[in-house]
Order: sequence, then structure tokens, then C-alpha cells
Amino acid sequence: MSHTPEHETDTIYQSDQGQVADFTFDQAVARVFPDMIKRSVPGYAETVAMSGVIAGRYAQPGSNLYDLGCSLGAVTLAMRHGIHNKVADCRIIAIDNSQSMVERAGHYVALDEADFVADAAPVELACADICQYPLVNASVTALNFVLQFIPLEQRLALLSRIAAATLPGGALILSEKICFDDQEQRLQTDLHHDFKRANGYSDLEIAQKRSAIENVLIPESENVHIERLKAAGFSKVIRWYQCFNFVSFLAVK
Ligand SMILES: C[S@@+](CC[C@H](N)C(=O)[O-])C[C@H]1O[C@@H](n2cnc3c(N)ncnc32)[C@H](O)[C@@H]1O
Ligand SMILES: O=C(O)C(=O)C[C@]1(C(=O)O)C=C[C@@H](O)C=C1
Repeated sequence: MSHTPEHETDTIYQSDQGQVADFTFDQAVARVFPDMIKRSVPGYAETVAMSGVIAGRYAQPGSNLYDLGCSLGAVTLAMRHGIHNKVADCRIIAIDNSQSMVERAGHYVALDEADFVADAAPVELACADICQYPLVNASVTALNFVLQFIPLEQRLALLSRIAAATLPGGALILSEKICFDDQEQRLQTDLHHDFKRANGYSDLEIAQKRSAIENVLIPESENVHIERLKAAGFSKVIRWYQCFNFVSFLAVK
């Protein structure tokens, strides 16, 4: 197992900000990110851990595994551990366009290397826009709570590029916050906010975070995701996980 890296408690929205600025993945967020995402996304730990299990099944020898929007590299490391001693000669390419995230991810990958066995798959970290970055020879790609931040009109093009780069039998793991029809939306939102409250966030923190992400994180319905994954070139799509309004799909080429 790797070390548990040190990080701080998320207090970003604790005091009244008056006008709440749009959410960005800046240095302040990168510093508290493990705490923030664990307390904000129901089922986050399971989606990360199972990305490793799924990678173990779908990775192919001599291929690339991509972690697009890697933040601190949690999925990168889960995939690295999941393929270890199972699939030879893979590279893991982890990309994020937040310099603060990529810097800290480098630290976590190094910690993993210090702890993990020597013949682990190499990890290449890049600070880049995933909508521009070339993708080739992919067996497994992860988009773990990332597509929701990509402008709507760019989502099909990104998924189509991923599908085109994916080897036959390869897979995409797509985890997202989703939306529902009005009645279910209210219930799921209430449950999500209950989850945040149970994790120690105050009503003010929940309200301010909601404003901050309103124009930045645009969720879509399960049906829209499944139809678009098929239009992009994946032949089989299943929802393998759901916890309240957060789901994860497995799309196979
Ligand atoms: C919620 S976080 C992802 C969490 C991460 N995948 C994990 O499992 O821990 C979203 C990440 O996507 C990155 N991101 C958003 N848009 C991006 C883009 N166009 N190119 C690269 N990274 C992007 C953000 O910087 C942020 O680190
Ligand atoms: O939907 C929310 O309220 C969230 O806080 C979700 C979410 C996410 O899904 O990425 C938003 C931003 C942070 O990265 C952590 C969690």
C-alpha cells in the first residue's frame, strides 16, 4: 500500500464570502482536495478503488492507460496497483490542466514509487487540456468526475477522440454527477446535501459551494450520457455504480 499523503481540511467556504466566485481548481483547492472530494462526492472512494479493479480486467499488454483530469492522481495510482503483476509494459498517462494539481500529483506518484515495488507501470504526468491532448493506443481511460466540467459542446468530441484511440475490447470509466427529472432531482439533491452535512459541512458551506459550481459543473442525465457514449463509438455501456446523484459508467469499445 502507498503512504497516505498529508493534506488539509477543506474550510474554503466556511466564512461568508458575500459574492461567491466561480469554482476553480486552484492552489487553495489542490491543497484540500482529498478532504474536499471525500466529503463532497458520495461513493468517491469506491469509484477510485474499483477503477483499479476495472483496469485490471481491461488493460492490455503494451498499451496506454489514461487518467484524464487526474487531479492528485488517485485513479492513476489505483489503476497502477490494479494492473500490477497482471498486464505487462503499460504506461499510465495522467493529465490535468491545473498546474497546482499536477505539481501535487507528482509528489503523490513519487510517494507511491518510494513505497511500491520497482516494476510498477511508469506514470507520465502532463499539465495540459484534455480536449487537445493526443490520445493513442488506449486500453483503459478514466474520466473520474471530469466531463461535468467540460463545456457541453465539447463533450461529444472528447468522448469520440477517446473511443477512436481505444483498442478493440478497451474501456472508458466515466464517473459523473448526474441530474434527474424534477421530483427525483429534489430528493437526490436533499440526500447529497445530507451527506455533506453528515461529513461536517455547514449549511453556509453547502450553499456557497453550490453557487460556486453552478455555472462550472453542468450535470446531465444518465440517458444523455449513455446515448452519447454510444454515439462516440462505444458498443456497450453499463452503469456499474451509483451513490445518490453520483454515478459511474463502464463503456467498452
Ligand atoms: C473533480 S476533479 C477530478 C478528480 C480526479 N479524477 C480524482 O478521481 O481524484 C476535476 C479535475 O479535472 C480537471 N480539469 C477540468 N477541465 C480540464 C481540462 N479541460 N483539461 C484537463 N483537466 C481538466 C481539473 O483541473 C480537476 O483537477
Ligand atoms: O456537487 C458538489 O456539490 C460537489 O462538491 C462536487 C464536486 C465534484 O463532483 O467534483 C465539485 C467540486 C470538487 O471537485 C469536489 C466535488
